[in-house]
Amino acid sequence: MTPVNVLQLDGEQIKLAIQKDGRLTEATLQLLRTAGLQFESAKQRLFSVCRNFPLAILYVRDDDIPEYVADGVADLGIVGQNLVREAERPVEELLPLNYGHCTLMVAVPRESHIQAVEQLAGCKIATSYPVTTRQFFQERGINVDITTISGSVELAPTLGVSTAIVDLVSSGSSLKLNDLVPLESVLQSQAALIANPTTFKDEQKSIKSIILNRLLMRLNGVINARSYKYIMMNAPREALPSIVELAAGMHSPTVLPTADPDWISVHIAVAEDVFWESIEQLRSLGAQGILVSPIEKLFL
Ligand SMILES: Nc1ncnc2c1ncn2[C@@H]1O[C@H](COP(=O)(O)OP(=O)(O)OP(=O)(O)O)[C@@H](O)[C@H]1O
Ligand SMILES: O=P(O)(O)OC[C@H]1O[C@H](OP(=O)(O)OP(=O)(O)O)[C@H](O)[C@@H]1O
Ligand SMILES: [Mg+2]
Repeated sequence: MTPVNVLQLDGEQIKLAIQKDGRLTEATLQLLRTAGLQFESAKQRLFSVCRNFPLAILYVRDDDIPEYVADGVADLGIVGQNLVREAERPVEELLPLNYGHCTLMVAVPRESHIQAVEQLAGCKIATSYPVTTRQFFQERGINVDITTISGSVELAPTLGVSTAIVDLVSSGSSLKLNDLVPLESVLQSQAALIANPTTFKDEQKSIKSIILNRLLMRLNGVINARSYKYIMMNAPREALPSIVELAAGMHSPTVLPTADPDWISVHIAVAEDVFWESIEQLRSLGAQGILVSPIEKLFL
């Protein structure tokens, strides 16, 4: 394997564009740092060069990221899938990152009593996502008049600008504050790593591809770790086959003997989204002394 310092000597590095200051910034910096990358903070900077990895980080406005990646100004970007879809630029999504979750949603004033998007035919819709909104209504065969607004979209119905809005929703508190109710989801979104479609395809074994694969391995290690918990327990020996099923997706669990020959100590990794159900099942299988730990990195 080519050591990283040899790659640096070659002077080759990849450029990653991330949001300079916004909802994705902190989580993105944390992801990169947890993946072992060392770099100076974004404040007052246009870019940072990692000290221990051939990567430059460009701090830009998130709306510009799909464009920069498509044009090759940056090789990679981390941005919401909502913006990738809206930009309609040829970029490749490499990895969903499991943060920045939100939904692009059609919403109407509570008192409007509109209950289905079909009732919006002929109406004005305010949004910062005109492309995605147009596609949504076109696919549904509903003719609407789209008004593009860059912010505070939730105010549009109160100001008489539109009958409905299409905007991002996460907790739903902005809708509630503005007396709006959700009608239908247009798009589910989360932050994702995107790539220029040609940078890494020219030569499979190019230095940039090697760097990308190393970065992907690191990011996957962090993302996987966040979605699993490490569980250690003592259990009756006969419960082992059922416990193995709970560890689906991972290789065979570690099984250790205990002082009691009828009991074993078992170590498994369990997916976060079925964590509590798994604990309930383990307890019903007779497991005791169940000890749960976070995982720092996980390479599946
Ligand atoms: N309420 C939310 N909860 C979770 N994620 C969100 C929310 N709003 C937006 N996002 C995600 O975070 C990304 C960045 O949002 P942010 O508000 O920082 O950017 P922006 O609205 O484009 O910036 P600006 O407010 O400067 O125009 C969005 O593109 C979306 O993917
Ligand atoms: O469902 P919620 O948790 O309330 O989040 C939704 C709000 O978050 C986003 O705006 P943001 O706060 O980013 O402000 P912005 O319009 O300046 O981007 C979005 O445009 C909504 O207004
Ligand atoms: Mg915003």
